[in-house]
Amino acid sequence: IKSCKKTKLPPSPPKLPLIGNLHQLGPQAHLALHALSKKYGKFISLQLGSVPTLVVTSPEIAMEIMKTQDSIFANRPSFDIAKKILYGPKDIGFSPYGEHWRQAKKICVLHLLSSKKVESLCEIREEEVAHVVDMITKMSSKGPVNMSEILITYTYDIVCRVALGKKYSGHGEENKVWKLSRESSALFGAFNVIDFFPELGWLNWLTGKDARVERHFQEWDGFLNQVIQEHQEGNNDLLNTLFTIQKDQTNGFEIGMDEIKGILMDAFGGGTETSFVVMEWAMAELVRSPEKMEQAQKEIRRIVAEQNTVKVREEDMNQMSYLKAVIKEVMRLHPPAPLLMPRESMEETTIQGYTIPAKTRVIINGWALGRDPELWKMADEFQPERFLSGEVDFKGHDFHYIPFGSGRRICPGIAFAMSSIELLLANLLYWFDWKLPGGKKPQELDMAEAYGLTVCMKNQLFLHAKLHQA
Ligand code: HEM
Repeated sequence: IKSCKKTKLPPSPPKLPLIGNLHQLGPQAHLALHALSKKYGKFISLQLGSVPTLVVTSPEIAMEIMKTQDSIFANRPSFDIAKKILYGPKDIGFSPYGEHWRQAKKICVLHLLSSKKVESLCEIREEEVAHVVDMITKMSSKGPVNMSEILITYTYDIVCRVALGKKYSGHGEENKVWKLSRESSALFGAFNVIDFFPELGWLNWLTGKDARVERHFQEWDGFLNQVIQEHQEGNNDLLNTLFTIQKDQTNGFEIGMDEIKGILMDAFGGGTETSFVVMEWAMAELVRSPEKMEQAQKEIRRIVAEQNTVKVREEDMNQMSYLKAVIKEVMRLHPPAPLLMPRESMEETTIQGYTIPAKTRVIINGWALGRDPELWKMADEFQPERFLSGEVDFKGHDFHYIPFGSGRRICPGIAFAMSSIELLLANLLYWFDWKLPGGKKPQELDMAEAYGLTVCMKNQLFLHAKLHQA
């Protein structure tokens, strides 16, 4: 008797010979994939060069991949650039599922990202927030303030202090770590022929891409070597913890220099642009909706006044439910990583009757989930109120809202990110009143998205800040 198991893949748009569906992606892949899903369904299969790929825009299938069959889809695809820049890769995010990934993630969670550790970093956050408030106060008398530059510098300063024990910043463009990270993002975001056509890898040599990647790797490595050399032993930072673990032979995890550098790179790659993006879009959305801005400000100013202080304290954050709803709504409309990070199946499996071969890449379109009118009322509108009830959270259990992913590969940095985002936004809204420069009306703000793995605003955000008189 013939088996009636379907062996075909989910529906697919028409393909071209050799390149398959690659030409249908474009520079803003989340938008292109959303358009394809609208036409062909919420679970589709694409052929990207030689790579079989699934695209998921349905909460049920996302749950199947990140929960029910999480152990099968816990791998990451191998990317040429990750191999070259991330020491193998020896980081966490791009590492294949296995012992190195497990141990490295455990170390990071325990020594950098646990709630207790994050709480203990409160002083660093407060100092950096005070520095930002001070800077804006000074700059605002001279004209509109470049908020994008201030916010990105803030995230890098915090991560550098926590990871390396000191800031490596000049402001904006002069910020060394930011400069390096920007080139990394550009290289990670660019189309790399070898990932889709392994037999055409020589093209990277011919076009000079290999040389550009090698140069960039040498720059990062040189910087990390310098940082490691300058590092003061005994500091309470991630680098010190990693050295201590390296010396301690008892935990069974051999951690060499490559592992240490890989983990540091993840702190920069995972912990900076993502948080920056949330704060940038939050300020933009609030300036566009003055009544919502006012509501957030009223809540913060009331809570601070009740405490009889003139300081937004971290311990008061839990009462700021409207601000928390604003941040959640911002991540629904502008998930910093719109396509999360890709997964890969480790063995053949079945989903909804379709057979999914081993080594199939899976892209979950978090951006499209957040904008789906079947899942959200007034899906394209900024309505923080929808999150006020607290029913929907981003911890990876509500599969229509997964800005941090879910399952074994979920982002370990949620508490770290939230604490620095909340404290800074609360202070910006407490200390200043905001509007667009040049008499522009709120609705005139250009909300276009830049291209990239993390999606910030296309144009930097300039705002007028006026110190609030209580
Ligand atoms: C708003 C801020 C952030 C967002 C939206 C975000 C988002 C994400 C997403 C979508 C993933 C992939 C999850 C999956 O595959 O299911 C991820 C993974 C990761 N993130 Fe974050 N992230 C943020 C902040 C941070 C911070 C602050 C750190 C560390 C300092 C961090 C470190 C990582 C690491 C190491 C991974 C890889 C986890 C793994 O592969 O097991 N992230 N993040």
